[in-house]
Amino acid sequence: MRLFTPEAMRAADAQAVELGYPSLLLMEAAGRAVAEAARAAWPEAESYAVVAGKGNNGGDGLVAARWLHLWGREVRVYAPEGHRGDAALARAALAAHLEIEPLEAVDLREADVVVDALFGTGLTRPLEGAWAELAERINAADRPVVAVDVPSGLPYAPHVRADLTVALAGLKPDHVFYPGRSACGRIQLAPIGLPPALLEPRELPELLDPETMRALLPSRPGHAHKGSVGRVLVVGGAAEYTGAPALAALGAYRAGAGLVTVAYPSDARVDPPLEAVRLPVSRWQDARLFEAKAEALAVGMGGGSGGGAAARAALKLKKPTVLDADALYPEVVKAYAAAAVPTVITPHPGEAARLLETGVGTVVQDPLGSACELARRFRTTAVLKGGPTVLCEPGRAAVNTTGNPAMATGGAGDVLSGAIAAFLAAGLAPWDAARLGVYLHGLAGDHLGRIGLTAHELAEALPVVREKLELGYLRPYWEAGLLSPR
Ligand SMILES: NC(=O)C1=CN([C@@H]2O[C@H](COP(=O)(O)OP(=O)(O)OC[C@H]3O[C@@H](n4cnc5c(N)ncnc54)[C@H](OP(=O)(O)O)[C@@H]3O)[C@@H](O)[C@H]2O)[C@@H](O)CC1
Ligand SMILES: Nc1ncnc2c1ncn2[C@@H]1O[C@H](COP(=O)(O)OP(=O)(O)O)[C@@H](O)[C@H]1O
Ligand SMILES: [K+]
Repeated sequence: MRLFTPEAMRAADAQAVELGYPSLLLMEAAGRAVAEAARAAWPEAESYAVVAGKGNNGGDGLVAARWLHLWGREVRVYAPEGHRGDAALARAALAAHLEIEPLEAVDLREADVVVDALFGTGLTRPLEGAWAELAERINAADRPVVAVDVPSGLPYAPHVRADLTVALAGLKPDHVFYPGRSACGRIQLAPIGLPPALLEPRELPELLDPETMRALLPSRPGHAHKGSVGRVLVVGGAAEYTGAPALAALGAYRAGAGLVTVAYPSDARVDPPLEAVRLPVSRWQDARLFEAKAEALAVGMGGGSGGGAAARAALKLKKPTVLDADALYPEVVKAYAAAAVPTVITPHPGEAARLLETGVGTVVQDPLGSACELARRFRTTAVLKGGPTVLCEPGRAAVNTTGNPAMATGGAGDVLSGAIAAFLAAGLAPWDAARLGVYLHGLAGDHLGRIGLTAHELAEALPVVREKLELGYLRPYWEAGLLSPR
């Protein structure tokens, strides 16, 4: 599954038409899918108000209105004059059944369900005047709302707040990023007949889904032993951050590492899990660090002001490395790139801003762009954490589809670094280790799902969700009908 920009969706449409697929069939499938989704979501609803705009989103609404009417529902349709192309045909087909009222006549008082078909992916600027008022009225009516493709007005304010959004053909940024996703309510993807080959353009970001992630899980053969399934060296810790390396170690073990060693300054009271090998060092150049048995490293968690020195020492091992927190300085990450050590960097927006020498606001405004700039500038696999986490390495990008705001809790990122390191140690390439780690970590958050969860619990939940993934019990949110966290 890919994340479509409006332009990419239009391009897919156009390609289908070029291949001979009549665009009117797409609109018919779209409108009918909306009507079916609404009927399934509110089976008791008898009366509908369809509020349609002047473009193809409105056209989809007009098709939906026709089907709801044919299924015996009472339907009032409000739309402006002047539809063109397919939307004009949809209008003519509907007009054979029903009177279409002007938008000035909108009355939502008698509607059991409102269909929002004002604007879709063709919106180019914030709603104003009468259009803004219409969106506000739909929200104020306090009726269940089904949005056609996207709630109208997004990504700007004002916008419609829907209970159900029927995403047409593919998922778009407003179905994935906030605040759009909160305004969507439940999201249901409707395949509307576009040829599947047009729905997987490799240049678009991948949306992480259970099927793809399941295929990445490292296998555990019967003759496995703790030295064969991936050993991780965690390098971090400082006087004021004693928990971070311990949480990374726990994340690594819970993601399946066979053996975890934790190297930390001997004057810091780091307390690794019982199962970890302890490696207190009086200076980072301690020879024992370079002899540690590990196939991958997690470096920088809780390193404080010594994080850079720790990372420079760890670089000498020349093993695939996750760089986090206090290792995330431009000179340090560049040194890893120069040494051609495979790396995954896991900044939160603050750390990403530091690396890119820009403001946090700039990073948050364009997470995908920022992650890709990190990947490009530092020749690395970049994991930009947040809601949602996005990933990029030169030539490809991905957006995570698991996780929730309850995960905004101290230490959650340390657990993630440990988990990614475990997958690197198990032999996965940085891109695969990063995607799988991020996906499972978010799944653990969703499994716990409640505000007040702790980083420790996140790590503990990893084996449970891994097993669910392995057994094929999971479906992506756009198929499972899950409500977005608001
Ligand atoms: N493969 C698919 O996904 C398929 C998608 N389909 C559907 O097509 C939808 C996209 O349709 P679309 O391109 O016609 O755009 P849509 O959102 O209806 O609005 C465009 C109109 O709004 C106007 N306008 C823009 N901003 C404005 C503003 N702030 N305030 C006021 N006006 C504004 C703009 O005119 P402008 O004023 O900018 O010249 C134009 O007139 C898509 O979401 C899906 O529902 C299916 O039918 C088939 C397959
Ligand atoms: N709103 C959210 N939605 C989804 N995931 C979130 C959200 N907030 C935080 N997270 C996740 O929680 C983790 C927080 O990591 P980080 O900021 O590094 O915390 P810490 O430094 O305390 O470990 C990241 O994996 C991030 O993706
Ligand atoms: K809409």
